[in-house]
Amino acid sequence: YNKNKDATLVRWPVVGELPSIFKNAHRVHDWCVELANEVGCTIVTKAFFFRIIYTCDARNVEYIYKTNFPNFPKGKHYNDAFDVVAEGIFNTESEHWHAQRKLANLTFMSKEFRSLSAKVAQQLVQDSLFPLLDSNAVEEGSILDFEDVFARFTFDSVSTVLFGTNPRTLSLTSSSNHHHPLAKALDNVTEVIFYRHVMPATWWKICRILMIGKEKEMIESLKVVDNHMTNYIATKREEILKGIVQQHDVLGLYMTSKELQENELIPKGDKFLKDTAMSFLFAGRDSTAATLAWFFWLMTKNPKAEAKILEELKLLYNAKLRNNKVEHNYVFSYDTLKGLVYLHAAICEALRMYPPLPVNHRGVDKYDILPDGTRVKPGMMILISLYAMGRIEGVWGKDCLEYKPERWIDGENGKLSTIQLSKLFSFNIGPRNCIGREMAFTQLKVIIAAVIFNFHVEAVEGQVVLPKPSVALHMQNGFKVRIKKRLNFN
Ligand code: HEM
Repeated sequence: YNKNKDATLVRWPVVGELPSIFKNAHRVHDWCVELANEVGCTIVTKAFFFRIIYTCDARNVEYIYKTNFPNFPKGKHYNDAFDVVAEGIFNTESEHWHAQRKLANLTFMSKEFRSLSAKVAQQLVQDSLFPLLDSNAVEEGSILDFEDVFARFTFDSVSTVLFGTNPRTLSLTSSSNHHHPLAKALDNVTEVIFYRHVMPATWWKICRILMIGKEKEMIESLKVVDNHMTNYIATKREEILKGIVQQHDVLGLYMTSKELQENELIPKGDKFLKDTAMSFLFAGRDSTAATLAWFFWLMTKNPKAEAKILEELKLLYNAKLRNNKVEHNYVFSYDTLKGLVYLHAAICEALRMYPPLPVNHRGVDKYDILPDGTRVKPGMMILISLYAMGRIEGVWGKDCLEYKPERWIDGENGKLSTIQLSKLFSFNIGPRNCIGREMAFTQLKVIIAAVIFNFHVEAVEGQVVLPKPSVALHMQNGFKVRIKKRLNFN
């Protein structure tokens, strides 16, 4: 046992590492980095009879996600905590997951869906984000919480892409829209899911039976979510019957899918559609919003990187688009942004330092040995810190805590470095990687380019911006900014 009580990790008889875990719970992600740099990349923790493996060793992670993927399902702990989307893609395994993944791939990779996701981002920037930023830029002393702005933006964009309906929570006119009942209910559900991860399973399950505490909130929030999903599905069904579906949103594509009708492994009925829609809302909203908030925070800390992005955008604007004629509030289309190297590198660098889903879970099916020699057995829980993986000195170098988009660019040919790109784990790797990656990059590039080209974002001085312990990497106190309009590219 480590007798030094100030050590990064202290092992006690019987309770094992539990006291250290409680002591560091409020700063769990940075503690994972310290563990990796000071104790080791893989730690087997032992409390009572329960064992958890914590790892951020890339060799282990590759083995778990790719090489021996079938042996590492999500696991019972995860399946229980996410029982609210029991039939959705997040919570299925083996051949049932395969069938759903195929259906999701057909949808997300379709040309229609990709063009919809780009169109929706561009439209929302023009109709909702620009008016909000403009009004803040002219109002002296006005302060915006950028984290909240992006949470609202991505709720609107993901809802439009999923259901074909824009809830307009980013609208300037109605402040009550900021607290859309579905957005609020989803926030509550995510919070309870996080709570389920940190409380002993027997405790929260008893609370669920007794309908008390956080579990009571969960039941109430789920009713709100269910009502919204029922309405979205009913409306879509009517549109399909009347033949008036105008765009290729996910719900419409699923409800008219031949694959869904013919594949026996995919559940039929509204419960599946609801769980699927809720999983996609969870997956798409918070992750993209968190990336944007951290990205702009990094921009305020790294003006040189911001200047380089602006330079790249100016070149694009002048060379291909407008020949020096500056247009008011210009939105770049995704097609024109696709090839920009520095913009892509800047986003990868933000995702490395602030992966929006910082921790991942896996269970163990059969006895196995991980590449670093760690033995695992059935029923164990493996926790993978994607946050620590992006900050290990041995992998990223001594400057690993610095924001440097240049590290993603090959110094010889000026292109994105494939070696570096293979080290980005923020979307996971292997067969169960993020299906919304392309959609996320599309939205990120359109929004970032539009904001940087037309506005300058300043962080309100004196605020402390830190990650919050939660399922998605939110900020503890939001991110307060002042907006300035750029005039003539200055
Ligand atoms: C910056 C944005 C995003 C990041 C960093 C991200 C990251 C991830 C990660 C780490 C996983 C693996 C989770 C696990 O295995 O436990 C995942 C899975 C998934 N993501 Fe994303 N995601 C992002 C955006 C999106 C968007 C916009 C969508 C679509 C609306 C989406 C849909 C999904 C789905 C459906 C899965 C489950 C895939 C499966 O289990 O086969 N994601 N994402």
